[in-house]
Amino acid sequence: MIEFAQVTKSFTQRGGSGGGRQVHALEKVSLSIAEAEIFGVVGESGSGKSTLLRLINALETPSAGSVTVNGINLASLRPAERRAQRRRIGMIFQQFNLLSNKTVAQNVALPLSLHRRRTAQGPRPPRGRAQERALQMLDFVNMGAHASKHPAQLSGGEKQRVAIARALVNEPDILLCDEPTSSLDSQHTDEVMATLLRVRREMDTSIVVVSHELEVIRGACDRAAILEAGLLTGIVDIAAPAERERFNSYSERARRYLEGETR
Ligand SMILES: Nc1ncnc2c1ncn2[C@@H]1O[C@H](COP(=O)(O)OP(=O)(O)OP(=O)(O)O)[C@@H](O)[C@H]1O
Repeated sequence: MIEFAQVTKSFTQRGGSGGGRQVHALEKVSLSIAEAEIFGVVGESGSGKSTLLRLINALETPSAGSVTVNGINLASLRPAERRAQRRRIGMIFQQFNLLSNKTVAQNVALPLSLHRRRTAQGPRPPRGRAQERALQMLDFVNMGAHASKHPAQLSGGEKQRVAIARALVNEPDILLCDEPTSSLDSQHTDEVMATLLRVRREMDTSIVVVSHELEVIRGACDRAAILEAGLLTGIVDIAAPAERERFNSYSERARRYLEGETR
């Protein structure tokens, strides 16, 4: 489904003296993520997690190596094909990114109406169908009763479930989640993660979850990649007891780091 082969992504960072410094956000990363897998990505700040997500939805291109999604090397796509490919991928964020002046149902329908405007030919979903589809997705995330509210009237967990409905409205094969529960309390975190588990179970969506919350990764993911300073230092099979031990030992190091960082 998603294949990284020896992927390096470098950026040139401008120094004060005018000279550019090369930073390897990712270095020779190889991994593959299966259909209907929930795959975690953990690592300290600056370890390359966001870069990895941005490579999957073709917002970045590799400096070396290749990223393949459904057998297609993303570097081979022309701009229009790249946009079409991006529609096959949904994304949710820590801050939900809902439009405050639109209702919940309008937020969820938005990707469909954007699609209608951008598509020159081919099937265009009629406006009524878009509304119907948005309501179906809201029912799926148990938010059907809130369709005509505005985002400000919802709790954080409810906003994230609306964001999930919006990310799924185009029926993507892949859902990318960037710190999906980092601004939620534990009850809302559980609700959001239960929703993601349902998405995988009922839609066979591959889900990639970047999170610094190790409990979230441990609780929901099948496997998790550990990134340290751009290097993939391990892929842990969370379900296997021996491997779990490895994740726990990483967790200890990471927890110490995160606690040190936030104090
Ligand atoms: N557009 C860019 N230009 C220059 N450097 C960049 C760019 N994007 C990322 N980097 C650098 O690449 C490295 C990895 O960044 P990335 O955002 O992928 O890390 P991260 O693990 O997601 O961090 P965080 O948890 O803080 O979001 C960092 O050193 C960052 O400064």
